[in-house]
Amino acid sequence: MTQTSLDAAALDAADPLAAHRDRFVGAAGPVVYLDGNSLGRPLRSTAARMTAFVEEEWGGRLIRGWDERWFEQPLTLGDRLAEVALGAGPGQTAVGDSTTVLLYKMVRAAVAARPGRREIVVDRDNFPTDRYVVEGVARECGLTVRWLDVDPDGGMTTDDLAAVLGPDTALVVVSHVAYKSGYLADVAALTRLAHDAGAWILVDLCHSTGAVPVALDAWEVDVAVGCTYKYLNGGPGAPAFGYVAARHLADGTFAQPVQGWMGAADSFTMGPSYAPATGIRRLLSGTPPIVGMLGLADMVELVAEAGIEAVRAKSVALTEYAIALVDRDLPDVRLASPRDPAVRGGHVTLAHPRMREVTAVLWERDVIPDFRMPDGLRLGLSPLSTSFAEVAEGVAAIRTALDG
Ligand SMILES: Cc1ncc(COP(=O)(O)O)c(C=O)c1O
Ligand SMILES: Nc1c(O)cccc1C(=O)C[C@H](N)C(=O)O
Repeated sequence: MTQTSLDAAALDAADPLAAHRDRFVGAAGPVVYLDGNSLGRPLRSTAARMTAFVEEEWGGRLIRGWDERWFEQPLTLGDRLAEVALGAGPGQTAVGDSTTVLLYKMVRAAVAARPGRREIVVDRDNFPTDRYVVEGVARECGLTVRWLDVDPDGGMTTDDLAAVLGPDTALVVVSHVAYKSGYLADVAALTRLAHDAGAWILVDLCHSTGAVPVALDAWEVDVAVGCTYKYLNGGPGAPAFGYVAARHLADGTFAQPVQGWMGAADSFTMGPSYAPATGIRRLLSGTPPIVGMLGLADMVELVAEAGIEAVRAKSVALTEYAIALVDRDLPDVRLASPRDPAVRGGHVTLAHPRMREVTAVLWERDVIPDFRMPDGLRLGLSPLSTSFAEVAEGVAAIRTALDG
């Protein structure tokens, strides 16, 4: 980057998405928020939508709401999310549960679909919940976890995966964007490798959905999950989403273990035993969290309006800017994320032995990054709500804290 391109005000003035920032609560300051990949800011429209929901839809329609809209809402919102941000056709995505619970359902379903195969591949740097679920299912089903060591400042490459795949592999579990390093995995290539070995792939999209374009259908991914409280701004505890490829729904291979009435063939027949619904409804278990879908629905429409490619362009510009400032002002800090934007998602991690204490100091000063073990300060740059000025203030605050 040239010197002039390090001018935050000029970059904000030239940002075609800058006007969207006004739509978020608090984006005008004073908090410098650099943790949108743990919890996105709320949209202003969400407050009005929540009030209207309580007064009109819930308060007015009462139980009729289920017949009128809520029963289908996990699937209609899933379809819209799929269209806007997942590169997936209709009928394959449902909203509900937490990411962790959906991971459990997906891992169980995937290993059941590959009978006789004994191994689940997952990398040691994947998010804890992914690793813990895999460990739990392996124990429950008498399988083995094949742990993959990957570059901690990167993530799972095709070479890493090719080295461990074999006739015993049932499933590969990978994050599209690694939660610590921000490494952006080549999911299309990893999927081809897994399929060549006869395995399924499960992709965790928590850190990419809403910031990085995803093409689940084109990549031929088998199953995927993701959360909606990061770049989809659904709010704390907003429900996750799950995707199951149409081919696995059509041939009935997909069977998840939490058999509940909302995923049954006819919920209101209330019959003596469970028969799964056809299609993606079979991913559901109990009553879906309709209230939790309100904020997310607003943000999906904003991503549609902005366009996911434009969102990605801003995301790349923000992370490039952060790295350029780090190179100039923080020579004592190690970039623990890929330098190449083609293999980097929406966040950047900076390593230094004092980052835990630096993060605590920054939080006291209303500058909010995240700390991730062992020594990483993570800048999560939410493309529609983060300004270049915030990035500049954040990096300057790190310098001050390190010097203090
Ligand atoms: C990659 C990844 N998977 C899963 C989760 C979380 O799962 P849950 O939404 O169930 O807390 C996170 C972050 O919280 C994450 O970064
Ligand atoms: N999901 C979170 C939560 O419920 C509380 C605090 C933080 C989080 C996070 O999102 C952590 C995040 N997935 C991460 O990558 O670190």
